[in-house]
Formats: sequence, C-alpha cells, structure tokens
Amino acid sequence: MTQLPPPPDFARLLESGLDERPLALFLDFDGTLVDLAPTPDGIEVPEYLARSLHELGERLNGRLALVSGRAIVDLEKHLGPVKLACAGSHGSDCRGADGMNIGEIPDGLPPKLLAEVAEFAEQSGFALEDKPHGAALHFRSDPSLEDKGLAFAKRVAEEGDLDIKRGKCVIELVGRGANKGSALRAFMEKEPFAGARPVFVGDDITDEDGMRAATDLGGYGVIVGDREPTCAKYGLASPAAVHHWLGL
Ligand SMILES: O=P(O)(O)OC[C@H]1O[C@H](O[C@H]2O[C@H](CO)[C@@H](O)[C@H](O)[C@H]2O)[C@H](O)[C@@H](O)[C@@H]1O
Repeated sequence: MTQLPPPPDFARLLESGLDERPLALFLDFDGTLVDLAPTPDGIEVPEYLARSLHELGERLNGRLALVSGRAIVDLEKHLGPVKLACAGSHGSDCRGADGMNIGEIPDGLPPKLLAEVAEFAEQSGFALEDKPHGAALHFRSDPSLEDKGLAFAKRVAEEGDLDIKRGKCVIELVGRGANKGSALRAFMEKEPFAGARPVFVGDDITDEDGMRAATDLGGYGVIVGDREPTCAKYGLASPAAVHHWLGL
C-alpha cells in the first residue's frame, strides 16, 4: 500500500501564503467528514460540524462545497440547513450557497423501476435507500451479496437508462451523466469558485471523479483512508484527520 504524504498546512493554504491562486475546497461527506456506520442514518455527526463548516465557508469567501452521494435533503437532515454550495446525489443535484440550482435537477426513478428494485432488495437481503434522484442497495450487513446486487443493477440500469455508482458496501442507480467531477467543474465555472485552485477531499471510488477534475483544473485530490488505486496527491488517515487538518 502506498502511503501518500499529508496535504500542506491548511492555515497556510488559507492565508494564500503558498499559492498565487486562492483555495477552493470540495468535501465529500460519508467517510470523509463523518465515520462510516452500519446504516445510512446511523452516522454520528459531531455537534460542532455544521457550525465549523459554515465558518470555514466564510473564511474561504464561499469557495467551499459539500459534494456527496447523499441527496441534499438528506445532508440537511444530519447537518441542519446548509448555507454552503452543495452537490447531492453524486453530482446530479447542484446548488449554490444562495440556494439557487445549478443545471438541471434530475427526476427520481420511475415508479415501476423503483418497485422492481424494492422487491429485489426485500427478497435478496439488501437494505433499500429510496433517494430523491435514485435508489441505493446497501449490503454492509452481508458483503457476499455484492455480485448478486451488481448483476441486478446492470440489468435495471440498461432497462432504465441509468448509471450505476459503486461505493462502500453499496450499489446505486442514478440518472445518467452526472458525477462528482462534473459537479466540481460546474461550480468552478461560477463565482466565487472561478479562478481558484480546487482541492477535492474524499474516501471512495466516486470521489476519484472529483479528484481527477480538481487535478485537471490545476488542483489536487486528498484521499481519506487507504483506498487504492487513487489519483490523489495527498492522503489523510481518517475523518478525524480531516477535521484536524481543516481545524474544524
Ligand atoms: O459521497 P458520500 O457523501 O460519501 O456518500 C456516499 C453514500 O454514503 C452513504 O452510504 C455509506 O455510508 C453509510 C453510513 O456510514 C454506510 O452505512 C454505507 O455502507 C455507505 O455506503 C449513503 O447512505 C449513500 O446514500 C451515499 O451515496
């Protein structure tokens, strides 16, 4: 396993002491800002997290975005109202800190497909997460279900013209085209992000799209944990290390 070096000192990055371009920060949620838990609703969100993120957003003059596989409404269930730029549902649903949508907001799964996914989940031992812009099949309680879930998801994705997103003990079906890289690029075209150096911090395979886009735009990725392969330049061990680095 390759050990990546830690990212540069965050206080110095914030002061722009190391760079002629200001910093824009893109943060994944599960596995990056909060530890993974047995179920989506079982996460423990530190009481200071929402306040600290908003303070950080102010220090970055608005150049902070949360970029999550969760729907924005789900992020807000755990964080309270989020007055930061946000991309939910793996980049399908983007909005600025002012609450205005960026781009098209996709539909959810057609009811017939959702019913098919729900029936499969119930019969096969997956926990279904019904999301506003898709559906997730969770198998953390039985990792041996992965191949079965994938075969089913491939068939449904073809039938419904959907994308499959893989994650940690989860297989998701979402509308075609969006990913965390497209979300980062959409933010970077607009104020207050335009011209900044993007840094994407994440732990999972879907975060690699965000890290790749950040790298292409002159920034870099920070991988959290030991996932490989990664296009990240730097590494941090855990969400606790992310909090420490960011001074949350
Ligand atoms: O992009 P993220 O913010 O990392 O969101 C990815 C998915 O996170 C959630 O599932 C994951 O976290 C759960 C809680 O720790 C865990 O039980 C599950 O096994 C993980 O896959 C969330 O439920 C999904 O909707 C997100 O897409």
